[in-house]
Amino acid sequence: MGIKAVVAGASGGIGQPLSLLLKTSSLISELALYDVVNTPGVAADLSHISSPAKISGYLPKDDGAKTAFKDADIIVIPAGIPRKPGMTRDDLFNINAGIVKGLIETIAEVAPKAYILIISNPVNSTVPIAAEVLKAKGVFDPKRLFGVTTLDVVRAETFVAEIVGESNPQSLTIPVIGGHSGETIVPLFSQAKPAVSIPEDKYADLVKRVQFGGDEVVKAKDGAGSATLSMAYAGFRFAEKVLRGLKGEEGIIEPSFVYLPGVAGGDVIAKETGCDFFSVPIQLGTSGAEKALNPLTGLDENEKTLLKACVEGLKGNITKGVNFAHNPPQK
Ligand SMILES: NC(=O)C1=CN([C@@H]2O[C@H](COP(=O)(O)OP(=O)(O)OC[C@H]3O[C@@H](n4cnc5c(N)ncnc54)[C@H](O)[C@@H]3O)[C@@H](O)[C@H]2O)C=CC1
Ligand SMILES: O=C([O-])CC(=O)C(=O)O
Repeated sequence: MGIKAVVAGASGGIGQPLSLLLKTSSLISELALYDVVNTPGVAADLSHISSPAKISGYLPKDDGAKTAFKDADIIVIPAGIPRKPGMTRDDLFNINAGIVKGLIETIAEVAPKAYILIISNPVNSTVPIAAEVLKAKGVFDPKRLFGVTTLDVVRAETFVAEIVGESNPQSLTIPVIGGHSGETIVPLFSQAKPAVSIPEDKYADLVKRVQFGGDEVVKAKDGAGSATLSMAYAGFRFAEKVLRGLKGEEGIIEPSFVYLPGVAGGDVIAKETGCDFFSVPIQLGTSGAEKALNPLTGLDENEKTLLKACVEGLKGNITKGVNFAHNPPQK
């Protein structure tokens, strides 16, 4: 079976390197690039790469979004504005909420079976918006909708490796749960595999660095945007895992921000946290998010405190997204 992948927001800081990585993947046979600007050029450039994926670029004119998305198997969405110093992810809501809503409406119409991976911030709200739009159109399958939180996992691997002296950060598996902004990000070092020992005097700073790693990049870029290259890596890593699961590979697990009541095993986590949307380790398989693995048993005292702060912030972000989907501001 050939796989058609789409990047929406393909000309941007994340979109371009993400499209490059997807173009090189042997799992993809067709790659469609959609953006409101520059996709013909990005597509022409990538088309010279001698990998199998057939590439095409679309702009809004001539129903470009519909043609790009039509019958896609997987759609990755990094469309929307990024932060500047001094902004929170929630400050992006007013613009990005409408962008994501519009894209999902088109997807619901022309690619209702697509696996949708949302990168656009604030993820804590844009994923609930997407779910509500898909529900309203009668095509919501919670196993196919993912908020991409992989960058938090990638950061946790990197920063923990620095502290424990592990030369290959990728050999570490560290669950990061909750949401994708500040205190809603909860790294679970106690569940690292192989086990790691974080010196007590380094724990608080390490947690903060994972939670606010995005700010570190925003500050360093000094007005020129937020993480793009590390996000492209993280988005590609997650997309490949979804595709490998679809192809029948077993044992693939990666945290993602999903609608818990719709994923096997998710109900109990939703009850315990009071949040219907939450990032937890997800077992990926031939139908997408096959199982939510419960990370809440065995949290240590520090992690219980982090979880409390996470849930307080996350609930409001989710409600804001749901409300927007039902009552978008009139233009
Ligand atoms: N989930 C995560 O871990 C992360 C999320 N992000 C988020 O990803 C988003 C994109 O970031 P960047 O690529 O740095 O921004 P960017 O501004 O470089 O690129 C965004 C692209 O989206 C396009 N776009 C705008 N409206 C569109 C529409 N209606 N349809 C299609 N394309 C549209 C723009 O033309 C632009 O090319 C931001 O919201 C950012 O906050 C960034 C890093 C990590
Ligand atoms: O910080 C930002 O705005 C972009 C982002 O989500 C991240 O780097 O984690």
